This record gives sequence, C-alpha cells and structure tokens, in this order.
Amino acid sequence: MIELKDVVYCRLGTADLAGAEWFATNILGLEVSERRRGAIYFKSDERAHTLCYFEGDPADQVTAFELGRGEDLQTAAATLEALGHHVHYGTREECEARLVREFIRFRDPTGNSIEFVVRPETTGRRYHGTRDAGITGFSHVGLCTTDAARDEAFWTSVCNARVSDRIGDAPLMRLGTIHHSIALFPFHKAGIQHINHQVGGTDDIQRSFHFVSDNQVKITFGPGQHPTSSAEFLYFTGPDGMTFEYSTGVCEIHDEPLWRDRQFHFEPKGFCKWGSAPRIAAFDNAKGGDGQG
Ligand SMILES: CC(C)c1ccc(C(=O)O)c(O)c1O
Ligand SMILES: [Fe+2]
Repeated sequence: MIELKDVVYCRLGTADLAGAEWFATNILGLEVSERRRGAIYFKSDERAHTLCYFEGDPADQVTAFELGRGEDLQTAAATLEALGHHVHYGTREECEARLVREFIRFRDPTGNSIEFVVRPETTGRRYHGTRDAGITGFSHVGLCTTDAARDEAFWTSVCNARVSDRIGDAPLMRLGTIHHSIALFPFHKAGIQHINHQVGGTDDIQRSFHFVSDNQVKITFGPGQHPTSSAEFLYFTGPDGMTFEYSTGVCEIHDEPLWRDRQFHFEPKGFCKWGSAPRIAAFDNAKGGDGQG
C-alpha cells in the first residue's frame, strides 16, 4: 500500500507566463515565492510552493502527493512498475525545480500525470498575498477520470485514499482527516478538473464573488454549499481554462472506523445545497448545467 500524506502542489504549463502570474497574484490571491527562468512559483500557505506555472503546453498538468521517506518512494516505484505503470525517477535538476528531495512521476489509469515526492520544502513563513482573498492554504484537486470505478480502485487499493462520499460514481477521497484531497470527476480525457484553495470564511467567499465578477473573470459555479463536505464554495475560470475553487468549512472525519461513505446524486442538488447550478463543461452530464466553462 502506497501511503500518501497529502496533496502538495500542482504544476501547470502555459504559453503566457506573464498572464498566468497576473491572474495568480491579482485575482486568485497567491504570493510569488520565486521566479526562475521559464517558471514562477506561488505560495498559499507555509509550504515553499503549492503551485508552479511554467512555460509549456497547457495540457501538461501535474499533481503531486507527499510520501513519508525515500524508502517509501522506492517501494512505491516498485509497486507501480509491477502494475505496469512506466515510472520516471526525477533527476537532481528536476528535484531542484520542484523543491523536493526526491520524486517519481507516472500516469494514473486515466493518464493524469502524477508525482510522488519526498521532503518537499517548507518555509515556516506564513503566506502573504497582495490581494486579500483570505486564503488559508492549498487543499485539494479534482482529477478527471475516464472510468471512476477503476480509478477509485487505484487510489484506494494501490494507495491509501479512503472514499468519504460519492456523487454519482465519482468519489471524493481523503488521505488524512480532511473530507477530501482528491475528487475524481468523470470526463472523456485526463487533466486537472479543478484546483481548490481554502479560505477563512463565508465573508471571503462573498467578497471574492463580487471581486472576481467585477474583474470580468467568469464564475462557473456558486456561491453555493456542497452537501458532501459542507463547504461553502465559489468556482471560477483561470488561465488556459483551468477551474479554481475557493471553499470554506470543509468537514473533517475523525471517527474513521465508523464513517460510511454516502451516495449523492450527480445532478445540481448533489453538488450544491443552495440551488446554484454548475456552468462548467465537465458538468454537462449534471442536469441543469449549461456546459459553458
Ligand atoms: C464539483 C466537485 C467535484 C466537488 C464536489 C464536492 C466538493 C465538496 O464536497 O467540497 C468539492 O470540493 C468539489 O470540488
Ligand atoms: Fe473541490
């Protein structure tokens, strides 16, 4: 069993690095932690970085998870290779570019590019964005899945993820006590479906709702409240069509042996308690969504 501790960063290729920086700082509210040739690193909490935009193909999207120790990485690589996954071992230069001690990269069964990393850098310095979005940290990713049952089996049998709830066949899976770190979302191809940052409270969601729309950024869902995690949320579109989510109040699961995953409808009422309908292409199957996104 591959023991994942947490989701640690996303890496997104872009043809417009300056535009991505503008959005990440002025709209999303992240802090630039470092600039290197062809790459900009962003902080959202005490970690050295939780998002990196690099000059490249926008289809090049990576999600990284932390493992405990170097030995765990070797065991994880052997497990993945035995299952037929091609495993790339990060070179020293690639580790340096990710601010980690070691990493491996492979594709999950849908084809999402995944990195397992050891000893990602932290700063011990709190995050301070120039725009006060109220961000408290990077929290979860939505990963596209072309077969939810198959990918759920990968994350829960090969890795240590546990299903907290399902919307239709799509599982929301936890690694620790937070309701979910990985949300699988049915789609016809691989990719990151959304990137979530937690914010301090309802006021931050409401303030961002006005700020984001006043800045002509497309709001694709919300404000609303997820019946699954109980989090209040807002989704909007960033560079290269990436969906970003702010949410607040995500529940934690502490009674691990007693928790039973719950089944929700794959339709607007399964996604929002308040009656908001998604306007994101990937939600086309959710009745009521108009598919714009
Ligand atoms: C729309 C998706 C996949 C989703 C559903 C539920 C929650 C939640 O319970 O917090 C999310 O964060 C989502 O992104
Ligand atoms: Fe989410």
